[in-house]
Amino acid sequence: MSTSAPAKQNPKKNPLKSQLRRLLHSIADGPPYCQGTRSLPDIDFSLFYGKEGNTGRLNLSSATEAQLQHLADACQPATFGRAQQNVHDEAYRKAGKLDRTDFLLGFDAERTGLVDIVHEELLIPRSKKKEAISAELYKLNVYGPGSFFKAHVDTPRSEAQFGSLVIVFPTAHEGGALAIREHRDKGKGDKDTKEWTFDTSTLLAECTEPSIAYVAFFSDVEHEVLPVTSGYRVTVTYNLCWTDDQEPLLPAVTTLRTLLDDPTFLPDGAVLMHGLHYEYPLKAHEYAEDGRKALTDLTARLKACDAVVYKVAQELGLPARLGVLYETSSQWDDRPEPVVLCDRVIPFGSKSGMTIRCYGGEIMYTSGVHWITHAPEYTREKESYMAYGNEAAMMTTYWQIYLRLSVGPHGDRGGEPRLKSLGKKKKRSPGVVSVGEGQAHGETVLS
Ligand SMILES: O=C(O)CCC(=O)C(=O)O
Ligand SMILES: [Fe+2]
Repeated sequence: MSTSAPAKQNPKKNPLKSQLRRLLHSIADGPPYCQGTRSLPDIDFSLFYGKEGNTGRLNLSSATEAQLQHLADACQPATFGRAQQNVHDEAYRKAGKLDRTDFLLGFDAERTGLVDIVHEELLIPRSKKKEAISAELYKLNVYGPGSFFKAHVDTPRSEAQFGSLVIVFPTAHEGGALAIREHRDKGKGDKDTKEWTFDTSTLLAECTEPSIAYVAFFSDVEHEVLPVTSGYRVTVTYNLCWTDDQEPLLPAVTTLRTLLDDPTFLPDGAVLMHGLHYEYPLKAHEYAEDGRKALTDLTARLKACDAVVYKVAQELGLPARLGVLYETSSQWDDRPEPVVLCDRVIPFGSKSGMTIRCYGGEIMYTSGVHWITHAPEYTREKESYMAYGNEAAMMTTYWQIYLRLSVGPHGDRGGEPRLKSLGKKKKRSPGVVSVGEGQAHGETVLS
């Protein structure tokens, strides 16, 4: 065994970078799911099902193949949501379902303590409050041989819904693993895909006591049920919801609050930039005010961690604005700025500082800012857009949108940052500290 100590990092070397990394991790924390198995008393496996005239009863820990076949026959084909409609398409989803009104089950997610477990494993440290979530029984599904559900995200059935909980019963089956995938933007147009597999047939086969397997995940995370190769995979799904209007206490609030209280963290204040993690389609606007409104309206539609950063800023009283990052085609002004943040969406082709100003665009400089997420990637005029000729300006497309947070000096964090060092070092533009999965482009020019 090696006895050599690991090389010591000098924490003083770049404390700002590690502070910002802490902030980034508190924004997008942990895997988007939790899973496990749990042994249960016999009564929890009792299932009564069916419609009048065709009912059945079985124990899901000891059901025979004939009983499971009867249950499968009592089901209706499972549908899924496509363009605001429930559709049945066996190329996409092949499974049977029973609505809540057509079955009674001994198992109850709240009573068994599973909701508390999900709360601990999936949400903490995202939320501190217990009793903050509830699990609402949604459906029973039977995946017989050859059944599957292709990659999808779950349609939220209310604003309060944030996740799904799937319980898999110990009926004999092979295949039917659940794959969960997260696609993260690495910056520069690259995506990084992480995949986790929840193989229930193997997990349940390893249990010595009658047990269920559970998995809970955020509704907007892509997931897929791989084909069942033999037997019957029986599940119940629950919608996981916030139970009250109280906002969950976000770890990013705590982390950023702690940093803001620390006099060594950006003592003169600074501008922090968060590249939005998700994509949002926006039209290019011919009229300046429309282009600006498109961005202010977007603040209400931000998703997941993007909404978290915006809410954190609001909660801590830090001015926060969305902007589109543009590459400037020529040098203009007295400042060499390769990219600028503009407070509105303007037509393609209008990317020099002059034309941005003609559209009434307010330009926010990017020298000396700190990038919380990946370093800048700017909205380019892509050749493919030109194919639309003079329609291009009307096109709806995805833009590189950034959230700009203004942090005042220590003691006045809601105020204006002191940008005194900017002038001195402006030639080193763009000065950035990048802690995302992207790359550091240089040094900070602030603090
Ligand atoms: O059965 C599973 O593991 C997942 C089911 C699912 O994704 C759904 O019902 O939306
Ligand atoms: Fe799903």
